[in-house]
Amino acid sequence: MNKPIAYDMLVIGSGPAGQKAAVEAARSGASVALIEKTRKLGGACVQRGTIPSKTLRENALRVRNMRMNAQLSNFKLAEDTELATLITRLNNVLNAHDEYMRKQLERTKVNLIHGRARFLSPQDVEVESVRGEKQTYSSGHILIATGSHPRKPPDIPVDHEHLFDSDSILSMMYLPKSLTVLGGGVIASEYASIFQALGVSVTMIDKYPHPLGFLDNDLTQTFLNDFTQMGGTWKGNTKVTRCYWNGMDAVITECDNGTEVRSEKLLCAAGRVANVKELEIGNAGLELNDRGLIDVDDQLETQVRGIYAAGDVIGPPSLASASMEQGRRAACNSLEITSGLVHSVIPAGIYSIPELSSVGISETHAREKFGDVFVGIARFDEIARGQISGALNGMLKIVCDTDGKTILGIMIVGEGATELIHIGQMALINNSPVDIFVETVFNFPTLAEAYRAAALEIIHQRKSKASRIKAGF
Ligand SMILES: Cc1cc2nc3c(=O)[nH]c(=O)nc-3n(C[C@H](O)[C@H](O)[C@H](O)COP(=O)(O)OP(=O)(O)OC[C@H]3O[C@@H](n4cnc5c(N)ncnc54)[C@H](O)[C@@H]3O)c2cc1C
Ligand SMILES: NC(=O)c1ccc[n+]([C@@H]2O[C@H](COP(=O)([O-])OP(=O)(O)OC[C@H]3O[C@@H](n4cnc5c(N)ncnc54)[C@H](O)[C@@H]3O)[C@@H](O)[C@H]2O)c1
Repeated sequence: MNKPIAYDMLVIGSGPAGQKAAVEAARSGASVALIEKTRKLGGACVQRGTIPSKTLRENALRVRNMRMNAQLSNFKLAEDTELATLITRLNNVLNAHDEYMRKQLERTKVNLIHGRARFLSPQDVEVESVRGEKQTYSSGHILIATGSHPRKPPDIPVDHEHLFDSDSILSMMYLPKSLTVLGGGVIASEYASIFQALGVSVTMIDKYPHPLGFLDNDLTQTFLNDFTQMGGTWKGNTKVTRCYWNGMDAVITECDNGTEVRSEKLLCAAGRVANVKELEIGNAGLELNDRGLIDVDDQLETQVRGIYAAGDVIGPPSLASASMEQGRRAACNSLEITSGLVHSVIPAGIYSIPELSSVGISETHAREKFGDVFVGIARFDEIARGQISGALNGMLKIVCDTDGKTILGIMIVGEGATELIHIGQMALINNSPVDIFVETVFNFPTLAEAYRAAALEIIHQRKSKASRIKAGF
């Protein structure tokens, strides 16, 4: 082992978790090294996930809106549209992000080390550069923030030419005429609806009956209705038995019910796996749990003292938003910096078309847990802004406890859902009664008015329940 270079803190991985951790630690005056194996910073979030997919989505929305405005234009994307033309702004977005992150690291004096990290011991990490040079770094405070990569089911021969995963899907040269999407999770639903909105004929296949099974039924149903209305096909309760490129013109997907789907390309979105193999965590005395993830306690410390983990390597919710906060908190906990209170109420935002978002618990879950809960629904077509913008199929649902006051959850489907949800999140966090949405004046016309409409419905239900009880019914 070469002579180790010591730091107060070592952070492995420059995704949302690692980046925020390194900056937070350095701001407290600690000497920090951030180790990243790829040339670009930002991890899956910036390079292959969140930002690229949302950039394509913006153009898909434009295309869809132009098609919907048939009276104004008879819009159709040209055949063989190059995918690159639909994400022209992506390079600008990525370069701007990369520059911002590099400047922030420079400003906070975080030492950026490019190379692949592996543990030699609980305090020593060896980094191998692309040129094969090796250097050891040591610290009593180490954060593992190495993220995750797409799971490759053994029977799905992803070749990145005909069969893609979420890391490679945007490297397709042309927009295909048809696409099979394996999976009904978040990545599958986002990409399936984005490509369908762009005019690609998409078939989604999953063993579960509905996509996005963790969401409220009304949200899932609206997603499915919109997807099929755009021309997409959903094949639920279906297992894939074989999948291959036929060597000529199609990817063939054979299903357990005897059906076969032919498509020009295929996207496999069958979950993600933690990036831990290269780390050789056994040398640090760490082992993976049975889901292949690193276990942490409520301080984000692993079973080995001084080694923390944050982001996708520790598992759900596996979101960029949560990873950033976990990274910051892990750095603070490790260096014994007071980090303040952070609320555990985390919203989910799914950037499918239509957009879906929820915070708290779903109606089904609330009914199972609390029984006769109150539910208020406001449809965007009943709201002035919904009529004006044409966002007619949106909906906002508030679920309240059996007292008709305590908010348990909020679910929104429709454009702006991922922004609108934060109003409800604030009310939920502050334990505000549902009445706050009626007692507060919002801008008009806005979709936020849906909060008021849904809350009014609950207040009416509450009053009629009280009258029924008073009358002895
Ligand atoms: C298609 C897609 C869309 C998504 N959309 C959203 C969204 O809209 N909203 C949202 O909140 N989340 C979204 N996510 C999830 C989000 O991207 C992840 O939760 C987040 O990136 C996890 O952050 P992380 O810091 O844990 O890891 P990552 O972002 O995966 O970063 C880990 C970094 O560690 C580096 N690394 C790995 N091993 C080593 C090693 N041995 N040595 C050195 N470096 C190493 C990697 O190169 C990488 O840069 C999306 C994900 C995908 C795939
Ligand atoms: N907007 C967002 O917040 C956002 C966007 C994208 C991804 N993410 C994160 O990324 C993570 C991974 O997402 P994901 O969608 O890949 O995983 P997932 O685990 O959510 O969904 C995987 C789906 O694939 C199905 N599946 C597995 N093997 C299959 C097979 N052989 N054939 C057909 N279907 C199969 C499963 O039944 C499951 O429904 C999620 O945890 C999510 O939090 C978040």
